[in-house]
Amino acid sequence: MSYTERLPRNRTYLMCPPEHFTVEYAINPWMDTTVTVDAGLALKQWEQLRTTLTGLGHVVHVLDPEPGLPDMVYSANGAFSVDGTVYGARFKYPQRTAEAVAHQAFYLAAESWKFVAPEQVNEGEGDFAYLPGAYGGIVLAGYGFRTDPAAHAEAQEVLGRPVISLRLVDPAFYHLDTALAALDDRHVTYYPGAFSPASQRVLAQLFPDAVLADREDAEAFGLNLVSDGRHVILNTEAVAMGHKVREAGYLPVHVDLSELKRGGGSVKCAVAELRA
Ligand SMILES: CN(C)C(=N)NCCC[C@H](N)C(=O)O
Repeated sequence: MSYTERLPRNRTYLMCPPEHFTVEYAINPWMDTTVTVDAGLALKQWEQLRTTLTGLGHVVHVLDPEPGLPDMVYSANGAFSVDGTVYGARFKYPQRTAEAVAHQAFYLAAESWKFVAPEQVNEGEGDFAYLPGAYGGIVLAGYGFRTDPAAHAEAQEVLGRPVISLRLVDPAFYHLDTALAALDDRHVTYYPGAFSPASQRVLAQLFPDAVLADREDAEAFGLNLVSDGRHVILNTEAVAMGHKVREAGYLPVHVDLSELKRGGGSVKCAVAELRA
């Protein structure tokens, strides 16, 4: 299938500008506190990502950044929404705890959302992905480094969708969204080596037609992508991954997010999808 036959679906996203972005603590293997981040460049690259999404016709809401929360730019970690219900985040590391409060305030201010505060540790869309067209609507959920597996059961109760637990085994791919992405409502791409052998079997059973990525793709943050069903927005460095998604019939759109990679994230981490 060519990308011209694929129908994009208009999306609504939430992003947070990296106005206070630094790497001043290290909570994942990509963070190196001895390297200085170019804050100006980070902001420019973020703006480029935002205009790429709006240029494709999507709506982007902006969350106010807060001083002292350098990771707030990774807005995908702040919550997980499905059909108007929001399962709030509860961060594993204290450095990020307050971000959940800012996200909660955003949803409560809009009033139309049903916000549910979590009891279990979970990092929002970092570890949860929703596929509305697969098996009537399923949630894929990662655990092993950040999100507690107990949060998977909690999310299932809150959202009323089957949640498939997948165990992540490689610290370089500490969130589900570094190792797996939805290409559209029912197709995924993933790097098998990031998952336990049993979870690899689960993925192969559920998604026999998945686009398989390799370690190099994952290290280039090529799986940390955002797709509207036709356009696949991914990091510039992820050249080979761009070819793979094109071969699968999607249109790759590369955006340079070199500075955000220093904090351990890329396109997907910086973009939360709001599913009303
Ligand atoms: C899965 N990724 C890559 C994300 N969704 N978020 C990035 C979070 C980065 C932050 N320094 C942290 O380690 O929490």
